[in-house]
Amino acid sequence: MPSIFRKDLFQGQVAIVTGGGSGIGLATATTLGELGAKIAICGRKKEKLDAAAETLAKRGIEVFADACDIREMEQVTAFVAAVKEKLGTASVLVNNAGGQFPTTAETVSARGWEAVVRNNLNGTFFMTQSVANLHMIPAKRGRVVNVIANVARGFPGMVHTGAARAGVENMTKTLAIEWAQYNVQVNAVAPGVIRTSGTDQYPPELLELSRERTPMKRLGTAGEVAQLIAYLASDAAFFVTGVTWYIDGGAHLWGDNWIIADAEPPPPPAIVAELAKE
Ligand SMILES: CCCCCCCCCCC/C=C/C(=O)SCCNC(=O)CCNC(=O)[C@H](O)C(C)(C)COP(=O)(O)OP(=O)(O)OC[C@H]1O[C@@H](n2cnc3c(N)ncnc32)[C@H](O)[C@@H]1OP(=O)(O)O
Ligand SMILES: NC(=O)C1=CN([C@@H]2O[C@H](COP(=O)(O)OP(=O)(O)OC[C@H]3O[C@@H](n4cnc5c(N)ncnc54)[C@H](OP(=O)(O)O)[C@@H]3O)[C@@H](O)[C@H]2O)C=CC1
Repeated sequence: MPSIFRKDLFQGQVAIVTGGGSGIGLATATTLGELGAKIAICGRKKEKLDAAAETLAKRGIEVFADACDIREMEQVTAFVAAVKEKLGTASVLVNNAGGQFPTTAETVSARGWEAVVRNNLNGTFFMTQSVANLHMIPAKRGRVVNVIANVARGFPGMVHTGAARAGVENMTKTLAIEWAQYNVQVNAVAPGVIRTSGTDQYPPELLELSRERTPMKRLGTAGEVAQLIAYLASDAAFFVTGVTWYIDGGAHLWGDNWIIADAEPPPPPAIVAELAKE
């Protein structure tokens, strides 16, 4: 996707993009890198990262890629220190790594719940705290962009990620306040349904249902999300902090992915029936 931004917008800066080996993360790494930033990417799978690093390097981007499971604090600390050693002090962190699976609330196992909350909430906090302490707070400069999801009206069908992402949204506000004194701005983007290697793992009929329930009647692209992230990471957004930006073709306002079957309403409790008589 051609960029609307000045070519040297991030010249001399270092940007960390978690989950930068694929999808929205790779599109963001490409966008920031083509705008001049040195890029650090991480993910769980080394082969995926190596392929992404090669793609970025072919575009002339200086890149450091290493395996790191964001759920494991020790791995996070080691990765964040390695970024400083290889590329220098990071001024941009994009917390993009994450994932979940469709499930009903009554059937999700304890391990399934934990896996998703650790991935999306704990991992995001571990990475943010570590980057802030080693890179941004000492330098008194930082932009954090958290990738969450469209959780504005709950997330039926994915209760675990809805809860975790709402946690990140609240964390975004808290850190925006606590770290304003260090010149660290913290914002979030909430994508609707975006066509990526991630959503390719979802049943196509669910994606089609989401498309139909999106006012703009299409799925988004990773490049579109990357442009919004680039704006929030840039100086143009210097006075913006603690805010969640939806990029979803209007889906947080209208249309439900969860079909509630037509059924007789349950009988009201006696007190409600009594009050209705008055
Ligand atoms: C029904 C209506 C739903 C509405 C749908 C709306 C339309 C789609 C909207 C999509 C919006 C968002 C899209 C994206 O975010 S795509 C990009 C991200 N990519 C992914 O989500 C795919 C990657 N997923 C994962 O990596 C995993 O989900 C996970 C985070 C859980 C990985 O963790 P881990 O590797 O630790 O997992 P384990 O294999 O160790 O399992 C731990 C427990 O979790 C259970 N589990 C894991 N995956 C699934 C699954 N696909 N289905 C059911 N259960 C799963 C697993 O069984 C373990 O629990 P148990 O030991 O109890 O079995
Ligand atoms: N596509 C969409 O419609 C939407 C996506 N999102 C969110 O956007 C983000 C990017 O998703 P998308 O690009 O679509 O999908 P991808 O599956 O392509 O991207 C997810 C990335 O996160 C990495 N990742 C996952 N778990 C971990 C972990 N524990 N530690 C380190 N890296 C991890 C994955 O790499 P690896 O497997 O190597 O670990 C992968 O590169 C995710 O947080 C996703 O949930 C939110 C709303 C909608």
